[in-house]
Amino acid sequence: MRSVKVTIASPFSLAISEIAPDKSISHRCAMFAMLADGTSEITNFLRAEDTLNSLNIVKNLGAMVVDDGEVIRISSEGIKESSEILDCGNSGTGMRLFCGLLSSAEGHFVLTGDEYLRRRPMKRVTAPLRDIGAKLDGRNDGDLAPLSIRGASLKAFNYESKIASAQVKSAMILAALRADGECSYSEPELSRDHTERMLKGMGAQIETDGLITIIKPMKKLLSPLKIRVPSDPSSAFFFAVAAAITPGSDVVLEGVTLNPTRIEAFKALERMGADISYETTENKYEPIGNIRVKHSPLKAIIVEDNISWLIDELPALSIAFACADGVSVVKNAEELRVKESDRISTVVNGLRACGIEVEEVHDGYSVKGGELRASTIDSHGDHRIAMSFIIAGAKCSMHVTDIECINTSFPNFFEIFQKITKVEFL
Ligand SMILES: O=C(O)C1=C[C@@H](OP(=O)(O)O)[C@@H](O)[C@H](O)C1
Ligand SMILES: C=C(OP(=O)(O)O)C(=O)O
Repeated sequence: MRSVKVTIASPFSLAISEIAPDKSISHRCAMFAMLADGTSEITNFLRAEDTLNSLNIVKNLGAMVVDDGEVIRISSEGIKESSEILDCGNSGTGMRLFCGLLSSAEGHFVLTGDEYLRRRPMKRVTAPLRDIGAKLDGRNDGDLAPLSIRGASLKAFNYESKIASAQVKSAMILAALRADGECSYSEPELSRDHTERMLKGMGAQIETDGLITIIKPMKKLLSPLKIRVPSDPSSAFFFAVAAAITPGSDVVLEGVTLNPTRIEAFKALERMGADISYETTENKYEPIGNIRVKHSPLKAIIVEDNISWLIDELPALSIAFACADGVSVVKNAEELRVKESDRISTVVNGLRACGIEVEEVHDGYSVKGGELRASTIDSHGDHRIAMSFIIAGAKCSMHVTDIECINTSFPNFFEIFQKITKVEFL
């Protein structure tokens, strides 16, 4: 297991153009290309473990994938049964969206993942899919992978989801495209909407009315995607926090998606007092542009609304809480408990180990800003936990163990982080 020691950062000023491409959009590019009539062309696809696993699954399902190192071209003549077990690795997005895509495909499919993914709940997709006729199974009555899927005819549905989850919504939208009539899906708060935007861009008949999405089944194949994947705001956010907590620092994060369902963590950091500005440079499928973050003294905030818009960034935001004046509170965030690790415990235990006063409740935690002290933190195999505590190292020199997981979402993280401070691999 590799680990890393990080040294306290001096003030830095830089523009970063090489933030990892967006993970959510890259998964969708690979999968949605299978619904198109013609060749999809994807540039800046995220070449990280999670999304390369999805691309590999798409190949196993019969798609032609030609990668010239710059553009990935995907063409498909429909989903074909595979003799391979389809391995989603560490990715909840991969597994849940493939459940939706495969539940109407002809044949039998087996989805699995690594030890962490095999512990994460899948009933949130298998149950509503079963209700409309899908044949899915797994341990604990379809809750735990490996999952087996036998494609079936799907009935039209009106589904009211109790959780704001883009993975559940996307799985159901993919199923709806092959159902026997118009479907509707509603959620308690709007979750990220890349699936709706991208499929609509490809010609699917999808309408959004507030929290309700109406989907008409596909009458014909969709138009191929022509897309350059923007940078991932949840990866960019680590450097936003590094700048916000390091006096005198200034960072420009280039080419990031500015989709409002994805930049709520930047808005939270702004509420804390960081000096943040946004510049939109293009708009295809979604607004894309640059985010500039300058250090300013930080104060505590409460985070309780639109939690799904910043769920992936909460571990990194918690490092900013630890450096702020006052007690910050996170509520309504029990979804954190079913990510790659139980992120409420991993954040709380990690901050405590750094000498910060923290209180844990079932759906969140509070953090009293203070003096972070040098510590050794185990990532528990969770990429967001590893990168968050490495960023904390900019403030107090930190030793983080089990760092291989960073390759699931941000393989060039250290190349960039080394521009900010000294990093020593052990
Ligand atoms: O749809 C997606 O691409 C994602 C949705 C979110 O999960 P939930 O749908 O479980 O909220 C997020 O945490 C994950 O990193 C990516
Ligand atoms: C939760 C995450 O991803 P997934 O659910 O796809 O594993 C994440 O990247 O923080």
